[in-house]
Amino acid sequence: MLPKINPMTTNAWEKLEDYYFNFEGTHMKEIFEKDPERFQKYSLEFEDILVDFSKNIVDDKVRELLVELARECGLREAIESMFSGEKINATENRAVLHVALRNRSNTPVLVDGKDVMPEVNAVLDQMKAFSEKVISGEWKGYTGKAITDVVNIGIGGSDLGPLMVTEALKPYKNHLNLHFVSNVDGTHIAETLKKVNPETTLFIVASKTFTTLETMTNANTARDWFLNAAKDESFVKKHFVAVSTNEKEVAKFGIDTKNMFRFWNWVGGRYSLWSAIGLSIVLGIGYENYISLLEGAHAMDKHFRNSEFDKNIPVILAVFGIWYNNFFGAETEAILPYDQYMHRFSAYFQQGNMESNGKYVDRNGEMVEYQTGPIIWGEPGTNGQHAFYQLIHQGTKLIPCDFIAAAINHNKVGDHQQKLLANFFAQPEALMAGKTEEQVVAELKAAGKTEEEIAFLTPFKVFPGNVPTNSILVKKLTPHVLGSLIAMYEHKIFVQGIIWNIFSFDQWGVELGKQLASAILPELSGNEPVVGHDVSTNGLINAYKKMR
Ligand SMILES: O=P(O)(O)OC[C@H]1O[C@@H](O)[C@H](O)[C@@H](O)[C@@H]1O
Repeated sequence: MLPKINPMTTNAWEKLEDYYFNFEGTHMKEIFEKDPERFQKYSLEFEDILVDFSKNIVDDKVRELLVELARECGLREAIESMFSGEKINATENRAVLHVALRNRSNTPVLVDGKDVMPEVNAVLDQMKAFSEKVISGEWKGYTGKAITDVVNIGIGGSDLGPLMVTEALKPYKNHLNLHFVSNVDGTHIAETLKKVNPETTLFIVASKTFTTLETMTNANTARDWFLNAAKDESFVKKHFVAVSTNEKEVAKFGIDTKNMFRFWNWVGGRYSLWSAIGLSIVLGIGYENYISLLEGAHAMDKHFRNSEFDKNIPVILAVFGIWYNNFFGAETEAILPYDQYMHRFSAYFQQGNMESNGKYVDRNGEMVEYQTGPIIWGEPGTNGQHAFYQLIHQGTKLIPCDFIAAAINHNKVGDHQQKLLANFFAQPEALMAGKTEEQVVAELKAAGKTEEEIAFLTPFKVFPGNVPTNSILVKKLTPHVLGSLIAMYEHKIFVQGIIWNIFSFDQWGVELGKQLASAILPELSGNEPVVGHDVSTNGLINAYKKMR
């Protein structure tokens, strides 16, 4: 079981608090000036990934204390509890074993005394066989034509992972066109159905529970649209497959359970792209590439499980994050991939991080007295630079940022890559060093400005700097590297959840809205005024009834 330690009661926390007061006001520039070895000391290499932590407002003492905090909070034991299949998702009484899904060493992993690896491997075999048939054209639609388009219908963890990965790995794509429908807004399915042909489209209904309102509504609409053309219910099985843990509901929908790809309650939605939820990935990039993705994640799992904490990339990312979140009062973190293919990466980890660690109750059931999960956001560079970086450079909030880029671009177009990377290197440098008043004055003088103009303009052009960043440089965005990067962030989230003494693998916070929506739904039919809610909600519903 997981420890239940209030991090604020640890020795390390107390020391960090004291140290923070001494350390406050230290500028990273000074730290760099004092230590020419800083890059060597504060960067870690893992296969084709280099993580430079050096541009953080930390020194050796801070790092040591943060690692000590992780130890005192029982991180080592917690890692073993997760990897060995203990039911660490206590509020749902479930193990947390996305690591078993990518356990390419195939060592036994026991849940309730039973090794889960044979089942994991069997589903992988099923995904392989099915995807090969669809990709090769052997799998035929109801008029005998091969499949050209795959529509994944799912939401949250049953959508964001496959969508993010298939976008990130587009260079590995085959001829199948992939589409993702998630929103219950009819526009999403309507616009998708305009692009596809019922004779050549395969729908994957991806839902762990197979009861999610959005997914089931979209799946039913897709089936009606399909039957409108195919006319015969027996054809549904040629065009609809399911990914789920709920066999009963899948059969009820009319899907042949032979074409159901199973996973298990120990796979959390936001950690499920490694399970059969990855079927659309396998169809899009082929089984071998999907296995490389799993292998990359598995390699990171081993690094995470076995490395000393001060050499452990997810641990260092996590504890430095805690330093800003809990001692500097930073409320958000930005993830900024300098890679157009990774344009959904931040959105993916918005769910990964915020649904996992957006909790105010600790593992003792008490309200926490410290901050937990940060707000995660981001857009690909360089687009973000021309939109929101102003606030990161000169706003009033401290926003630690992760910069991610690949050295080798999949698209060799003129000098684009050098221009992209020049920005990837420049931004963390600028955020670290800033620009002093003296520098600004010298620049304005050199530009021929008058004394009066210089006096007026100078304050606006000063950059305080001292904004912490991690720079993550990978050789090339391959399936293997992407797998490692995703696993790296997953484990960072895990470490932080352990230290904050919260349960990272449930998501009770999404339930209330669902409950109220299902209560409101029947009230939206008919024209009689609604009176049973607060006056604002009544007013809005009644205004809607008049407008429609
Ligand atoms: O896969 P399902 O059961 O349809 O669930 C989809 C999503 O549903 C949401 O309610 C949950 O917050 C997510 O974690 C989950 O991924």
